Amino acid sequence: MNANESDFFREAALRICSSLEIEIAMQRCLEYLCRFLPASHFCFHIYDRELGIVETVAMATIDDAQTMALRTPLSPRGRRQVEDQRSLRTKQVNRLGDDAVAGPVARQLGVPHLSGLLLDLALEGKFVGTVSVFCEPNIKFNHHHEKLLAILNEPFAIALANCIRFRELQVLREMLEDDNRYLQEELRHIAGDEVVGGDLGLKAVMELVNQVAALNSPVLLMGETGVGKEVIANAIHKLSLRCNGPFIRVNCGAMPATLMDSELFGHEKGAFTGAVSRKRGRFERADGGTIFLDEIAELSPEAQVRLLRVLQEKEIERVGGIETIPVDIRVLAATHRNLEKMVADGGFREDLYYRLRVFPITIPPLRKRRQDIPALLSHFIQKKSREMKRSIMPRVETGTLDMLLRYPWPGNVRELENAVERDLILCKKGTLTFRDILSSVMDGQTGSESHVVEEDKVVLPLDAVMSIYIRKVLKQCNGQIEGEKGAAKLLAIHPSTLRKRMKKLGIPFGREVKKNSSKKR
Ligand SMILES: Nc1ncnc2c1ncn2[C@@H]1O[C@H](COP(=O)(O)OP(=O)(O)OP(=O)(O)O)[C@@H](O)[C@H]1O
Repeated sequence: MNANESDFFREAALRICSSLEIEIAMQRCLEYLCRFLPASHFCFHIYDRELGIVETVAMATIDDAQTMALRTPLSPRGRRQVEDQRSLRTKQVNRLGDDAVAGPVARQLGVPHLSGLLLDLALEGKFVGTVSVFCEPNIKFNHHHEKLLAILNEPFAIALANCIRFRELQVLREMLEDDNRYLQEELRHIAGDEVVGGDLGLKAVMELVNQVAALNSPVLLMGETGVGKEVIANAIHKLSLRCNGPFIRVNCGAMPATLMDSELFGHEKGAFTGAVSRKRGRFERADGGTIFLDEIAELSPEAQVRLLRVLQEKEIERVGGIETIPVDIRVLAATHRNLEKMVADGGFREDLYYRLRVFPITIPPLRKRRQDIPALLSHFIQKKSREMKRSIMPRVETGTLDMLLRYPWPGNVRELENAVERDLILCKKGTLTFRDILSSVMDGQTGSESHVVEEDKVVLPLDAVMSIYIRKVLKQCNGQIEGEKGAAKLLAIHPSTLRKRMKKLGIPFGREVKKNSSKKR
C-alpha cells in the first residue's frame, strides 16, 4: 500500500466503523468512496447455501440508507456459479441484469441496467458475504477501482459480520422477550388467576385490593399460612397499572441468609467465590413491575437494612458492585407471623415495618369464611381433574360437604386443595369421600360445633345447617334415634323421617359412628 492508499484505507475503514447502525456507516463510507470510484449504490449481501438465496442486508445511496432483508433466490446456474467458486473474487459486471448471480438481485433492487463491481469478503479465511457498488451504465469500473475496493476487504468483512451478529442478537432478544411474556402468563396461571370467594368470604379483602391496586403504595398481606396471600398479591398486580410488567416472587423464608443478598440485589462477576458471571437480582428483574416478598418476617437483619434502603432510595447496588441502579418497583410483602409483636421483641426493624405496612390487608382464615368452601371445592376439583387429565369430573359423596364445612382447616385453602388432590388420586369410582377429614371430624377434632354456626356467623347451605344440627342432637342422644330419649323425639319428627334425612345428608347411624372411631384406634 502506498501513502495515498494508506490514507484511503484509514479514512474508509474509520467511516465503515463509525456507527452501530450499519446503513448510516455505509452512507458515510459511500460519500468518501465517491471521490475515488464511480459509485451511486453501496450494498452488503450474504449467501444462504442451504436455500440458495442471496440476502441483501443493507443498501446506501447518497440520498438514502436502509437495512433490509431482501431475499433473492438464485437459478441453478447462479447457485453453481457461487458454490463452485474456490477462491474469493472481485468481479466487474457491465450490465448487472445479464449476470446469473447479480442479475436477479439487481432486478429486485430495480437497478438491472447499472454496472457493478462486486467483492467477496473474508474474515480469518472464511467467506462472510459480498459487497457491491453500482454506477451508471455509461461509466465503466476499471482495475484501479477493483484494487481500491479490495484494500477494504477486511474492514468491510468486519462491519458485515458485526451487522449479522447484531441482527441475530436482536432476534434472540425478541425471542427471550416473547418467552418471558409467555412464562409470566404461565406463572400467573400456576399461581391461580382466580380469586374464589372474591364476592363472598373475601369480599371485604377484594374491596381493599381494588382501592389500593392502582396506586404504587406498598401492601402488607397478613394471614395464616395457606389463606391465599400470594393469590391476593397476584390480584393486586393484575389490577395495577404494572400488570404488563413482571411479577417476581421471593420466598424470604426459603433462602439461606448467605445467598439472600445476591438473590435480591444481584452480584458482579468475581464478587465472591462462585460468582462466575454477573447476575441480576430479583429487584432488578422486577423493574417496571411488582416484587412480592413472601414470608418477610424471615429476612435477616442485614437484608432488612438493605431492603429499607431500596424502599427509601428506589435504587440498588449489586453485591461487589459500585454503581447504583435505579429500580422502578412496587413492593408487596406477606407474613403469617405477628410482625408487630416481632417489632416489639426486637426481631424486626420498626422503620421497615412502618414502610411495609402502609396499606395492611388481613386475609381471614378459611374457618372464618366457610361459605367459600363449596366454591373452592368445586374450583379445585375442576382444576386438579384438568391437571390430572381426568375425562370424567368426579362427584362429591352425598353428605360429605357438610363434613368439610365443619372441619376447621388449620392449613386453610392449601389444605383443602391438597385434600382434593389426595382424594382424586385415591378415588376409584369417581366419588370423592374425604375419609381423612371425615374421621377427624368424627373424632371431634373440629372443636365445639356451635363454633361453626354461631361464632362465625356465616351463611351456610340449608342442608349443611340441618346436618350439623342433627349430628349435634344425635350426639346428645348417644346416637339413639327412637324412643323417649331418642333424637327424633327431641327434633319432633317421626323416626323414619329422621332416618331418611340422615341417609340423604350422609350422616352415619349411631353404630357407624362407633365403628368409625374404633377403626381409627
Ligand atoms: N381465594 C382463592 N382462590 C383460589 N385459589 C386459592 C385461593 N386462596 C388460596 N388459593 C390456593 O391455595 C394455595 C395456597 O395459597 P397461597 O400460596 O396464596 O397461600 P399463602 O397465604 O401465600 O401461603 P403461605 O403463607 O404458606 O405462603 C394456592 O395453591 C392457591 O392457588
